[in-house]
Amino acid sequence: MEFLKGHGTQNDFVLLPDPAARLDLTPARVAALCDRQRGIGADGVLRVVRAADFGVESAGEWFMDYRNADGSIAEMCGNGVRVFVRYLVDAGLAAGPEFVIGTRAGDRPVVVREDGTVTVQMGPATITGSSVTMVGEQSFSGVAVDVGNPHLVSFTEDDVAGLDLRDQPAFDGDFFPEGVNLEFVNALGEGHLRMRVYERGVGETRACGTGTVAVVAAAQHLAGLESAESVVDIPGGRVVVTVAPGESTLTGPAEIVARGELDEAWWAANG
Ligand SMILES: N[C@H](CCC[C@H](N)C(=O)O)C(=O)O
Repeated sequence: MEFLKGHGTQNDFVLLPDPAARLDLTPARVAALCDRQRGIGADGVLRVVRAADFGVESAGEWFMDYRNADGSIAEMCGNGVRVFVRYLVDAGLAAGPEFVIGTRAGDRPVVVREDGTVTVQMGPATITGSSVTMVGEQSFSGVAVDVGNPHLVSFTEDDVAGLDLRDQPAFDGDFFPEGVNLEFVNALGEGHLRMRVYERGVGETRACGTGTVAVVAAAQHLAGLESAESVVDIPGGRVVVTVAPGESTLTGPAEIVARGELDEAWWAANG
């Protein structure tokens, strides 16, 4: 069974082509695939299914069935969509530089740019309130943002590089009953942010596409601006985000690293 490995600003994924949606992709298999010792190793899995075969409505032919490394399902993955698009274009499965990808958060129009980067229409980034999080003994007051998936964005004057994100920061489970992605941000100047993230269902990752949209939306909200464009530096690289009322975009790189064959016995034993 074919698999590919790819990443978007070092947020890495196992990609499983499954056009007829026949794979029995259990949470246990996802967790095993993402395990960096007993599996391939990744932050998540991108299963490539035809929307029609997956029983979902989409203006696009292809649906991204995204799973977090712990096996949980999330509504959307911004870095994952770019890698998904790179695969479709390289495999000759997508016509032209502009098309639509189906996701659990809805359809996402994409554009493959001349320089190889991918721009994703990320939909609305909606401020849903404020809440708190704790990293060790340090507490932060954050801005809650819905980008199709939940985020809590905390700005700090201290260099985010100094935060110890080895453990899950505490958060308000009543405010975020489905869990939350936690971003910690330095404002570096007009239209320039630096971010680290502890992702729901994964842990700290080197990048989070929906998270970069959330942090720009939070910065715009706090500045009382109608719209914003920002470069966001994450440990895995740099993306460009725009946020306006009811819409947002994410632009960044996407790389396919490897192609291979999953061992059938391994697949059967890890279900
Ligand atoms: N962990 C996230 C999904 C992946 C988001 C991230 N990898 C991205 O690029 O947007 C969640 O549970 O909502």
